[in-house]
Amino acid sequence: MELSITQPDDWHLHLRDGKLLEAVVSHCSDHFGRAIIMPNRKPPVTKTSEAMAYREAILKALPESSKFTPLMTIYLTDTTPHEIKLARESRVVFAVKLYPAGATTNSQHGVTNLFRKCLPVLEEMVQQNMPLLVHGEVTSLDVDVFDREKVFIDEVLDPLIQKFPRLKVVMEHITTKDAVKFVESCDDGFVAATVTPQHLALNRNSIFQGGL
Ligand SMILES: NC(=O)N[C@@H](CC(=O)O)C(=O)O
Repeated sequence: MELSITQPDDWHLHLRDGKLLEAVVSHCSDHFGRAIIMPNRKPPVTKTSEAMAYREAILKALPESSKFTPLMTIYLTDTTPHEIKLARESRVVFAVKLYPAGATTNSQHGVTNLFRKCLPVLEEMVQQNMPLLVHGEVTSLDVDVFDREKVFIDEVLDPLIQKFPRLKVVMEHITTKDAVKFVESCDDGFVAATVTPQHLALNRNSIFQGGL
């Protein structure tokens, strides 16, 4: 099978900021037309106003002739429903990202309990047709590191979709058959996933490289 893409988009891009942003962004814009920009900067991009300022910094760092379009996201934390309205009105914020607290880089401001803390925001996201991008792993120490995605699906994602069947959800950088099966089992048009090569290439052996 051959797949031709006239110009690809990047659905999961970390640009960070400062010198790193300046060094990386032109490599992205050489290849991609648009990219979903991850908000886990330090400090995280939690507000629409911050996403707009971040977007300006990205545009400024681009080569002059570039037509690259950054599609901004905001980081779910103590986000209010009003912030979701602002995000929708801005026309530059396209999604909200859920990082379970402690799961990955700069996730310390992430969500500790989605169902206890975020229901009004999630309701507003359904109203505004604002997608939720999900870093899908639990962080409990009693869950095997290779089961984190599956347990997240069982304990968080499945109940979330039962509660909000019209919420658009994207599982980011999935790495398990369980995640693929889960996406396939959901209603068409509501739950999708991205796959990133680097998350697939790092396997059990990578953890032990260089010795224990
Ligand atoms: N291991 C990673 O890929 N980490 C990402 C966060 C993420 O997208 O999960 C990062 O920001 O460094």
